[in-house]
Amino acid sequence: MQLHCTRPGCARPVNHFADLDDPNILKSVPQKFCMHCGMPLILVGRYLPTKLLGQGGFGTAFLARDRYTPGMRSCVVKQFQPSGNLKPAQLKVAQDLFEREAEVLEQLGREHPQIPDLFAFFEVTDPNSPKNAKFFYLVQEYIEGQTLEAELVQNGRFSESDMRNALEQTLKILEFVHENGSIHRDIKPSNIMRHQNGRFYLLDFGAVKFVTKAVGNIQSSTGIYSAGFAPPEQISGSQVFPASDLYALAATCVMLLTGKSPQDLFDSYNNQWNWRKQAQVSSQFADVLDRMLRHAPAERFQSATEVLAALAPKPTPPPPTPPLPTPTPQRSPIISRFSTLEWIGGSIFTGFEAGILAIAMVSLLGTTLISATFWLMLVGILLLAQYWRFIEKIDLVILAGVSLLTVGFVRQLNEAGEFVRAGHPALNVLIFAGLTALVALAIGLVFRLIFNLVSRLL
Ligand SMILES: Nc1ncnc2c1ncn2[C@@H]1O[C@H](COP(=O)(O)OP(=O)(O)OP(=O)(O)O)[C@@H](O)[C@H]1O
Repeated sequence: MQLHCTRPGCARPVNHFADLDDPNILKSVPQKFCMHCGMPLILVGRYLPTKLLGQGGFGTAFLARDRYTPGMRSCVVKQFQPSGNLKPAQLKVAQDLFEREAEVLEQLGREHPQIPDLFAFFEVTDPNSPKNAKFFYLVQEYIEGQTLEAELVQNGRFSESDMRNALEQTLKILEFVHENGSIHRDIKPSNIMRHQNGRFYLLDFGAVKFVTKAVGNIQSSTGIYSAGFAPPEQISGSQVFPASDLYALAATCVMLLTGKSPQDLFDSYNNQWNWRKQAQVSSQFADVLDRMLRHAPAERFQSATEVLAALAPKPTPPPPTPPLPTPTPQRSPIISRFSTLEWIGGSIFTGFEAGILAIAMVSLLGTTLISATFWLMLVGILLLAQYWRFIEKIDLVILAGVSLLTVGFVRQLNEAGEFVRAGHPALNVLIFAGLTALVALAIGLVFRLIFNLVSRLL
């Protein structure tokens, strides 16, 4: 089995121990030492660093195995070394800070599924160092995946939709971090990881690095940042805010969208970011990122929640409401189709015509069944013609006049009308037709009255 020495600067840190391939020896061996520098390799007797994961400005990350777990769980051991030769009082401050920050990390990791769990934190004194140098270690959950920086190298620039997904997930993590009173301080592509299951994780809270740098000047955040990503207030050593993390997150996004480093995208002469032309993104998305990148923290979004709201698709205006359907008439179509005046006119016309036709039919065919049938048919046709409005208004007057003249002055058609006043057949026809018109009017009005009553009751 291979074990990696954690002493900074060890010239030959990789050690091989064949006996550790036996699980029984692996579990029971008290300690192993670096064959080159003599540094104890099994940290606090439990964690076995097997491989170097990366070396940052503040310390080193190792892939390790936890020999106290049944499956020899994989974990990440991060080592921080306080800078310089510390006086005992400074070392005490560093120890206290480290402990406090580790507690915060433990709580964040326990409560949020996308922050690696903190398994342990401890210090190791270098036995071979004349000044008894101290190293601080954090042991945390190993996330199987790739950092966004590694993805950029491997797959090239991010698409807008992929970037949005990563950004939104990271903002949700930051929302939680900020609500818990913490600030990450070191957001950048190498500190966001995409797990194989697609979830994004936020790594490497800068607060712990702060311990390594801040001894003797614990009020300042000077130096605890990554160039290009950190906002101006952090670079100048002023107070940091949730908006400081938002700035670094937006700088991360523009790097991933353009494939260029922040230094290449920031115009320091004009103090502005020039990235939009180098990425293919919607103006809404670009506007959000630009606001996160404003110089003054007060001009940025003030919280991750605000950014998430700005990213959310704007609700599309509701389609114009269609005009209300005209209510289906509750009453008889005949009543709604014809006004009272039309009813009266129609009744008079129908009665009048029925009288004229009766005279004509009786004159031509006598009082026979055939004449009655013809009469009924003709009256029916007249009624339908009015109902369908083939004849209406002035047509009624014209038709009545034409039929009166025809029947009144054609002898064969008005013989039956001679029974009232001999010698004036046209007048007889008019009187008879007028009477039938009155009867029809009376019937029509009664009919309409009944209809009105029934429709109101229904
Ligand atoms: N919890 C983790 N799970 C899996 N891999 C991790 C984890 N933490 C760190 N790594 C890997 O280790 C690498 C080194 O991490 P580390 O935090 O030491 O350095 P960095 O973030 O690249 O640099 P700096 O320390 O300057 O911020 C990361 O890039 C990542 O690939």
